[in-house]
Amino acid sequence: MDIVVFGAGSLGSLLGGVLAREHDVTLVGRDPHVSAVRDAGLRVEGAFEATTTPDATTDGTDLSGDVALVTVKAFDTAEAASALATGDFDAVCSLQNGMGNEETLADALDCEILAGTATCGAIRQAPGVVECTGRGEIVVGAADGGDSPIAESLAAAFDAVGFDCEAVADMPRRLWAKLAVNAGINAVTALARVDNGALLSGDANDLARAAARETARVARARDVSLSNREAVARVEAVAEGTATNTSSMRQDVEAERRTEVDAINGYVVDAACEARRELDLDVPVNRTLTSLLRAWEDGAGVRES
Ligand SMILES: NC(=O)C1=CN([C@@H]2O[C@H](COP(=O)(O)OP(=O)(O)OC[C@H]3O[C@@H](n4cnc5c(N)ncnc54)[C@H](OP(=O)(O)O)[C@@H]3O)[C@@H](O)[C@H]2O)C=CC1
Ligand SMILES: CC(C)(CO)C(=O)C(=O)O
Repeated sequence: MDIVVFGAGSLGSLLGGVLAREHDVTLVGRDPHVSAVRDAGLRVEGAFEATTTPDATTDGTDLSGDVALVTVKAFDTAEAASALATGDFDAVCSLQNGMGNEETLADALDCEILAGTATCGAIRQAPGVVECTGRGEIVVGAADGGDSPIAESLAAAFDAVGFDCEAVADMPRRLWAKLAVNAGINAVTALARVDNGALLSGDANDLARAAARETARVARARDVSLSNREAVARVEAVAEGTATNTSSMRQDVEAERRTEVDAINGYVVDAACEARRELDLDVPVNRTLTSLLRAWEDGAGVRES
């Protein structure tokens, strides 16, 4: 397959580096990472081991391929979509966390929009080097649900290089289930500065479960079938499966970067407000986590108004 990975940070470099074992991959990223990949290839360490030589560029315009994977942070999706719109793809697939990315891509692009979720753990350690801290699972499918031959081909492309990837027909529900996982894990691990596994017990466990239950309630208010029990079970299964991971939001806070809180806990708060008039829906845990993260972003000077 001919694959563009737009956003060669932690996740994008892991996926692109491993996909380049078998496929034609172009990474879109920034220097000095892009120059390092061009000079010496991309080294993947940890749960995957590979050194590959994908193409790499800092210019994401006028590219083409079978599929473009979007792996920028949620607040960069609009810019990625504008750049991808100058190119030519059969499909563009968001593998980001948070909600709203697929709508942003669909507004800008003419091709098929796929959605995906990834529970891999990735940390870019140095220019040209990414560590995989957990292989996790990848799920892809049509963003609006239903069967998609190109999603099937993409899943096969991931499988061929060693990822555990499935194409599914119920992506909208899967995105809510992943939102519950991220609402439960990301903010709590970022604020408490703990690995994902710390959420399996104690106060952190109570918080993560409560954030996930609130997310499931909001999902049901939107006619998405996600029970509290499933949301909590998914949070705990991912926390256990990625116990030694530094979540992407904790990585952001530790590096003093803007977080994706608006697209995760903040999205749950906004969606609850929309549904609230009819259903008296309150989400105090997600509201508190969102406010704390936004206060931290303001204090660190990384939040854009
Ligand atoms: N890391 C992980 O383990 C996991 C991450 N995710 C999700 O995947 C997404 C990506 O996360 P992650 O990889 O950690 O994030 P990173 O910030 O490490 O990667 C995103 C990269 O995209 C680059 N970028 C953004 N806009 C452009 C542009 N216009 N042109 C070129 N490069 C651009 C950024 O550069 P710069 O920083 O200079 O702007 C950055 O290097 C997020 O939604 C995250 O929640 C999901 C599962 C696991
Ligand atoms: C699955 C999980 C929680 C893995 O750390 C993740 O998606 C993230 O870190 O953003």
